[in-house]
Amino acid sequence: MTDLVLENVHKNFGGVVASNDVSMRVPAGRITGLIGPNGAGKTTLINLITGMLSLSSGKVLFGGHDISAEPADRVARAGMGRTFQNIRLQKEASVLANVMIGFHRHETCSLIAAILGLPSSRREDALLRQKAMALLGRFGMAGDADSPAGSLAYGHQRKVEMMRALATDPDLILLDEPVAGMNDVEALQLGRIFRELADEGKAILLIEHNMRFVQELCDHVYVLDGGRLIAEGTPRDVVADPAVITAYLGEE
Ligand SMILES: Nc1ncnc2c1ncn2[C@@H]1O[C@H](COP(=O)(O)OP(=O)(O)OP(=O)(O)O)[C@@H](O)[C@H]1O
Repeated sequence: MTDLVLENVHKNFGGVVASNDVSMRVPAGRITGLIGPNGAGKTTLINLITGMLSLSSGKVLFGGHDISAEPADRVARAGMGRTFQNIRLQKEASVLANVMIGFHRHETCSLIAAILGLPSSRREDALLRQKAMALLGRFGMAGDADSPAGSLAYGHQRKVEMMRALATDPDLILLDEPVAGMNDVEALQLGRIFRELADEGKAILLIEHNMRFVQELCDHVYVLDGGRLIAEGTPRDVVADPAVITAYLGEE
């Protein structure tokens, strides 16, 4: 089982402490929520976990291995997929092509074979295409395979990002506001997919402002404020926690 463990993770940007001694556990097979008011340090924490930012101090352990000093590409190859708060798609390329970009990590044929159009490359391409179509089916988007990604509604573009992150079959998936801009029906459909993924053994870390979604879906929730963890527990426990209520009231 590939659990993610943070031990006293600390990050400062000059005088700003964006992550203050944060320890948490994101177990395989579970959906873990990370919430907190604007500027609480949620995205910074994801960037520290995925190697996009370097830690000031502390440790990130993934599957028991210390990945604190690994660069982002190696962390991704170790089995982490992520989506971004701001969608990052190849807007002119088709939905299918965007999802296939995600398979890059598992490609075995050489670039030369691909350029020359050798049979090994063509076979691999057909297999990846098949796998990408299976993902599109899972997300109810098979009919959009050939549409340019940029032509889709915002909620659908978010789904394409998720499929691309899942294409590598990661053990851990980090989702930065996955249901932002989606209606309740779409959010419910995604929630079901996230639960299936957790049941398959993946660890899921979900950053989300939609509290109803967090309450319905998460097994365990951590709450950040000012870079510091102020609460953790079941969704029901954290929303009733006075420190959490005060932090969110301060935001209004
Ligand atoms: N590269 C950076 N340089 C300096 N300060 C930064 C940098 N990145 C983040 N910060 C600061 O760190 C703090 C945490 O920011 P972060 O974006 O992680 O919060 P967040 O919880 O993701 O917020 P939001 O919900 O608005 O996305 C903020 O005070 C922010 O201004």
